[in-house]
Amino acid sequence: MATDIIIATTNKGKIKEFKQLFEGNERVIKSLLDYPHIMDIPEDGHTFHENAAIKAETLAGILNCTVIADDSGLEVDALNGAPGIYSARYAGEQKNDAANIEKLLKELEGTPEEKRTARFVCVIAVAQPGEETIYFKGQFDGIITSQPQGEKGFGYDPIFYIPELGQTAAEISSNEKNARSHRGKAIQELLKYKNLFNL
Ligand SMILES: O=P(O)(O)OP(=O)(O)OP(=O)(O)OC[C@H]1O[C@@H](n2cnc3c(O)ncnc32)[C@H](O)[C@@H]1O
Ligand SMILES: [Mg+2]
Repeated sequence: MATDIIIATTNKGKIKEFKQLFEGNERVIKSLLDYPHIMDIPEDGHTFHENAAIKAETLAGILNCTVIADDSGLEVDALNGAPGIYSARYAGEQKNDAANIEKLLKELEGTPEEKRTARFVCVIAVAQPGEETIYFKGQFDGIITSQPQGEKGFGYDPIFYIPELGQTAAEISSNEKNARSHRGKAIQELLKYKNLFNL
């Protein structure tokens, strides 16, 4: 019987996307929400790679099996790459998407459209007990709008405009997002090399 795929995340938006990205794989996707007794894993690294490794390696150590983690965020050029690795907690520890968006739009007030370029970054770490952690990365380019548009997705999606589609990431379907997103690209890479690890 195929084993489960375990992802060290509590983010419901990510979990939904991972379930779709692994569809057809006939594997059960489990997350930290299925292990409520495991406490929050502190993300005190300085890069996406470090934080992804901390999450994946901590849970792999506890469960003694292969674990995937995603550390991701939004880099805005006019803010020198902020909020970056601090994207989830940009407006405070409560990790509130609406408050994060409001803070970002305020920081960008008066910044013209041509200077509102940004990208989502996703680093996926695959940790296996007793093995070196392996990484996969994906990027997604866009422009920060001046107000939220759309109800789909999560996080900063309502203010992330995709020029070639003429819509924000919160207006397109999850299939359209997965086909071009930072997370979708990182998972496509992972699937190419999945024979390398016990997944
Ligand atoms: O650490 P886990 O438990 O996985 O959940 P998290 O939400 O804290 O995840 P991160 O530490 O990786 O922070 C990522 C943040 O970046 C933003 N983000 C990442 N991917 C996104 C996406 O596809 N769409 C919109 N926002 C995204 C969003 O605010 C996330 O909370
Ligand atoms: Mg986090």
